[in-house]
Amino acid sequence: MSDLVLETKGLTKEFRGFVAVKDVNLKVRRGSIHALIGPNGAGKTTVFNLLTKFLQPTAGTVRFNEHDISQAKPADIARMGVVRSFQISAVFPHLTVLENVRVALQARSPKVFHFWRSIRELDHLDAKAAQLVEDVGLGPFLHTTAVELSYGRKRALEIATTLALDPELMLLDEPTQGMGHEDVGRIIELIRRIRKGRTILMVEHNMSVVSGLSDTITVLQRGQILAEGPYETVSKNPAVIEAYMGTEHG
Ligand SMILES: Nc1ncnc2c1ncn2[C@@H]1O[C@H](COP(=O)(O)OP(=O)(O)OP(=O)(O)O)[C@@H](O)[C@H]1O
Repeated sequence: MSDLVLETKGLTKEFRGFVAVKDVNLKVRRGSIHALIGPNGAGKTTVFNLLTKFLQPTAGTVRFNEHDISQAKPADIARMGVVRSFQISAVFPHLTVLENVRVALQARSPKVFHFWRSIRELDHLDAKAAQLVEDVGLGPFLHTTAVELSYGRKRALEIATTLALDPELMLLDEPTQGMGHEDVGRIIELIRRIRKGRTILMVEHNMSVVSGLSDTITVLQRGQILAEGPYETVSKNPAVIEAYMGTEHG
């Protein structure tokens, strides 16, 4: 199997003449934590949307495990193992933590339609669901309804429901956005725990999160790759420093 789990070539997206993403050649190594960073408007979200097929590229290709997924539909690629955290972040507020994860696990099972099934029939999923809840550090909140969780713990629950789909490549969209210091620490720990056996690609603004977790960082600026490499090199790159100067993330 190739060392690369995801590779884009010449990925380009134009919005009525405005080039938001231009000729991006991204290589994501299997098993790595890869961060996509850049100033506001650099094109990070657009790249994520292109990878998860919410947007179709104007030009270029996306390959996942050497399969061309450029023309695939969002549901197809989710089934192939590329899952974005917010895609299923519809956490049901009045279900408990355990019930939320169980519903996500149920959605993964091959039988297509089960909403009419009785809750009791889903009990066999409890053990697996409880394990996932434990994995994201929500063990003590198993029977707490989602609405009662702190913001950071809600994000952890979201991640548990994403993990229920057993993604090979997990795309995390600003996993620590809007979080206080304590929750940020918990999410860093959580990402470390769940990386085992999978690849993580994340958009993240918090540089302590990026530096603490990432094996590789790709810096985007005006839709193009400005720099790439480990934090130590990228953070010393004069072009990167300049790109961040005077921005709120500087
Ligand atoms: N649907 C759209 N139509 C027109 N322009 C768009 C569209 N989506 C994004 N853009 C433009 O493309 C550029 C890149 O936007 P994008 O949201 O990908 O940046 P970003 O790096 O994610 O920024 P941020 O850090 O602020 O979220 C921006 O100039 C934005 O205005």
